[in-house]
Amino acid sequence: MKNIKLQVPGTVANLVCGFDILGMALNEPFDEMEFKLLDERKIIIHHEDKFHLPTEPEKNVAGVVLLKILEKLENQNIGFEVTINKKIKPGSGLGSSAASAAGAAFGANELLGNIFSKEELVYFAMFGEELASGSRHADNIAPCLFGGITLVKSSEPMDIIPLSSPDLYVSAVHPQVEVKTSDARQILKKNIQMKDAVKQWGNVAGLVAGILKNDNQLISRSLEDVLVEPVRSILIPKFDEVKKQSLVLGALGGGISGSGPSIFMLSETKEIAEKVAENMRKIYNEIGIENFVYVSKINDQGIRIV
Ligand SMILES: Nc1ncnc2c1ncn2[C@@H]1O[C@H](COP(=O)(O)OP(=O)(O)O)[C@@H](O)[C@H]1O
Ligand SMILES: N[C@@H](CCOP(=O)(O)O)C(=O)O
Repeated sequence: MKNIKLQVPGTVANLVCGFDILGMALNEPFDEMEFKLLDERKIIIHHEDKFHLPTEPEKNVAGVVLLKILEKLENQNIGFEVTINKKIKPGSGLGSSAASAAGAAFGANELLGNIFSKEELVYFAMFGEELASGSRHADNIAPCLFGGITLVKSSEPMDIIPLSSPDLYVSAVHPQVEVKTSDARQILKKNIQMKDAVKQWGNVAGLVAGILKNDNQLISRSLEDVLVEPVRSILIPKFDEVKKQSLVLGALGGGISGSGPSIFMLSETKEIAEKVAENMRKIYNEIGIENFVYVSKINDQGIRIV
């Protein structure tokens, strides 16, 4: 019986201005997943973590992805047994659901002898995101599978552009307040003004150019979101303070990670990133909100077989 073990990274979706299209893989936090190939059409899911996630395949993000893969492989007597040790807290805004979705697609593909392309894996994994949030967005899944920073130019048809993996440090704080991705999508404005759209696509283009040219000052100037952040940041206590103080400490910029409540900042050096993270921790400790902070380099590889 074949088996495989994976380390599946957390991800920062949106990268401030690129709602639903930009994302970045992290070295920390990550989930662990172990897969066994079965010789009957069955999906078995175990959780070794403390999050009490459903293990019925149709209610678990990893399960729905594996069901989709089985549907594609009609008439084959195979199945998958998956053990998930989740370290990326669900609802954190650090791509917890995407890690299970992308990890499931990747793990199954490895056991099947790599019969699917990475784009096909993104397609399968999007069904997991749909279960978690009601929307088939791929901005967490793509960097999880490709590594580095990715652009989802389109998901229908699938057009994913891996950009690069800048030599930058990420500080992230996860304050323990719950923001469900599905709720954080419900509150977004349905219509936007042309002047805001112009500002936003200027920022997205500037950010992509800055990443490709390794121009950190351009990255810094482009990390601005006039559409989503003003609405969602209200759900995150101390958001403005964390951002302002991080910039004073020397960070290039940052904002809400995914749909929140986590906040991330990019910095050029480990020293600055650590100071920023320490300050994030201090801000939440002062108001008695439990929090977790991470300092990580951008993960250039994505999912790793261990
Ligand atoms: N394997 C899984 N991993 C993470 N979340 C899962 C999983 N299976 C089901 N879920 C559900 O998905 C939701 C978490 O998704 P989401 O709010 O998008 O979190 P995140 O922002 O961390 O990705 C929760 O309601 C959780 O119960
Ligand atoms: N583009 C999505 C990303 C959600 O990321 P998550 O890590 O919060 O699941 C959105 O902003 O809704």
